Parts: sequence; C-alpha cells; structure tokens
Amino acid sequence: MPSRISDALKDHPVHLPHNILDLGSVKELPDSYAWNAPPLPCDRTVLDLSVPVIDLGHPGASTLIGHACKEWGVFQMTNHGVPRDLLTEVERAGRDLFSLPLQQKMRVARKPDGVSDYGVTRISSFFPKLMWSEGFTVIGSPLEHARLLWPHDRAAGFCDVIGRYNDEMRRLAGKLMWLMLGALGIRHHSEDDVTWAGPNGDFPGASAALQMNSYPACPDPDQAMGLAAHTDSTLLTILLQNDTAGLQVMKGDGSGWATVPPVDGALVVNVGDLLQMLTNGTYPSIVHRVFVTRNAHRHSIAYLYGPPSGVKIAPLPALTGPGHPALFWPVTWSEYLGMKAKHFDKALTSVRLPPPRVSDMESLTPDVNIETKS
Ligand SMILES: O=C(O)CCC(=O)C(=O)O
Ligand SMILES: [Fe+2]
Repeated sequence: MPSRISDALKDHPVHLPHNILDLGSVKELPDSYAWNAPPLPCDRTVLDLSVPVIDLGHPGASTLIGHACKEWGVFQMTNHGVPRDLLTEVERAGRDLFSLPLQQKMRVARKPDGVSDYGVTRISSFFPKLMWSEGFTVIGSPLEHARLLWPHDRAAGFCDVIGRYNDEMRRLAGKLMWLMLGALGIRHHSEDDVTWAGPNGDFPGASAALQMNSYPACPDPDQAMGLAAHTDSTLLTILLQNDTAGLQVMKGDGSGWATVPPVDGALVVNVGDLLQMLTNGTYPSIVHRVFVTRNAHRHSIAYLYGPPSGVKIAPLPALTGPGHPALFWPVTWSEYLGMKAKHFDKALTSVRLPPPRVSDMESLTPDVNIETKS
C-alpha cells in the first residue's frame, strides 16, 4: 500500500507525451494542438449563470456552501483568511517559474514515471490533441527542484512562499470540509464523524499536491484547449486564478458551461470525485475545463486535497439508510487514482454500487467526447 500520494501516482503511471513546446514563442498553432474535430474548444455554449460567491464570514456560510455544492459542485469564496500578500506572492512565484526559458524548466522535467515537477497535464494521455498549457506539480518540499532552477537564495524564497501557501491551504481545506459536511448535519465529535478527522478535526493525515498551471496567450484560441474537460480526483480543490478568465464549469444538469470569472482576492472551491463518494452523491464532482485567449497569459494554482492514502473513502453512514443505499463501494485515494488512470471520466461509474456487470465494463472505456455535453 503506497503511503504517500506521490507513491500512489507513481503506481498508476499514465503515458504522457514528452516533447514539450515553448508555447510562448509559437506564432502559428501546430496541428498537434489544433482541436479541429469534436470536441471543439470553441464550442462554448456559455450559460448566463454565475457560480455563487460566498463570504466565509457570513453567519449562514455553511448553509450557502451546502446549497452551492448541491446545485453546482463549485463556488467562489471571499473573506477566507488567506493573507492578500500571500496570494500575490504565490501568484508571482508561479509567474516567475513559468517565465524561465524552456531549457531551464526542462532541468526539472517530469521523469517518465514521475509525478512532481514540470510537464504537461496528466490528463493529456486521454486526448488525441495536446493542450495549450504547462504545469509544475509540487508534492512535499520543492527545494531539490527549485535549486536546479535558481541560485540558492531565490530557490529558498520560492520554497518559503510555497510552504506558507500550503500551510494556509491545509488549514482552509480542513475548515471547508466541516462547512461542507456541516451543511449535511455531519459534526465533529458526533457519532456521524469522519473517522480520520483527528482529535482536533483538522484532518492531520490528509494528503495534498499543489498544481501550478500556465496558459500562455495563444495564436488561435478557438482551435486550442487550455485544459480539457475533467473532474478532479480529490475531496476538494482550492484554486487561485489570476485576472484572466478561462475556467468553465459544466452546470450539473449538463445544460451548458458557465465561466467562473476572476473575482479579486477570491478563491474557487470545487467538489472532487472523493467528496461525491463521501457524501453519497449529494455533492456532485464538477466537470470543468479551461479555454485560452489570444492576448493574455493565464496562471492558476490548484491545491488538490485528499484523504490519508490508506483510508477507505465510502459514503458516510449518516447519509445512507433505508431508501438511501450506499452508491459507492469503499476505495482508498490510491485505488481510485488507479481507476482514474484506467477509466478516466468513467472512474466514478466504475466504483458505483451495485458494481457494473462484466458486460458493462466495455462501456467504461474513457469517453473523451465529454465535451459534446454542452
Ligand atoms: O486553471 C484552472 O482554472 C483549472 C486547473 C485545473 O482544473 C486543475 O489543475 O485540475
Ligand atoms: Fe481540475
């Protein structure tokens, strides 16, 4: 049993392209990046609907969050307590990293069986075309890699910012868990409690990764895809986006995409697959994607939060009962990542109860046309 998320990801390698292009210097969209067959990124059936923006200091925040999670699986939050300066610093750290020359970034390129570091998104392996983005994944301390990018003091400065941001995210993610679960009547120290919440309810064994994303300005944005539609394999994800729009979420009823506009100082929270399981389907894991633009360089930083790797995630007993059977069988994060690596957007279906019949398994082949839902 892998003890850390990095081991879990290593156990489930996905085949990724290793030729990385210097996107910032490309004047014409290469064919390998042109999504000229369905799903088309320019197919933007954008709904005139807004994802809720919730003030965490509001006395009814938990109820508002509960509604947003049921209805959307995503919301933006203000008044979250993360110092404004730290948001600016971590955003700058991401910008500094991605603005390095490609050869320099390639010093920390992800190894074929690796998970941390610089490279294309892991979901690339499921799509025939490449995405107009680059990423840097941090699991644990990035010091060893930062030292390959910068002189000692700059590397230390980068790690200091990432460390402080990770600490804030961990605190916030624990708080969000209780706001989300509290809206469903689940309380710490009650018999409905989450077994791995720890004595202080701060989920001491939780695992996490920080995913820094860069979407350079693109010569042909209608043909390019920043990040193709997917759900996160997390409990929840906390996202910081810069002032360039790009994130779109699929409205739960499949009626279309809604853009999540940057709100100054706000953080986006989305429900991941594991929270959908834990809440027995009450909070849906949200399908999302990223579009790119001709003139602006977009940056985002996603904090991917999950349970301790050995813990089995199953619907909370308080949310099941007569008339409400458990809809998912118990899996660890590691086991689920293995299913995601195999079935991609069908991974949640593969852990549904009753189990899919053998004859249904063929329909669990990843369906990369999930874009056509719009
Ligand atoms: O850049 C964004 O807005 C979304 C990033 C994302 O979905 C991810 O890293 O999983
Ligand atoms: Fe995502």
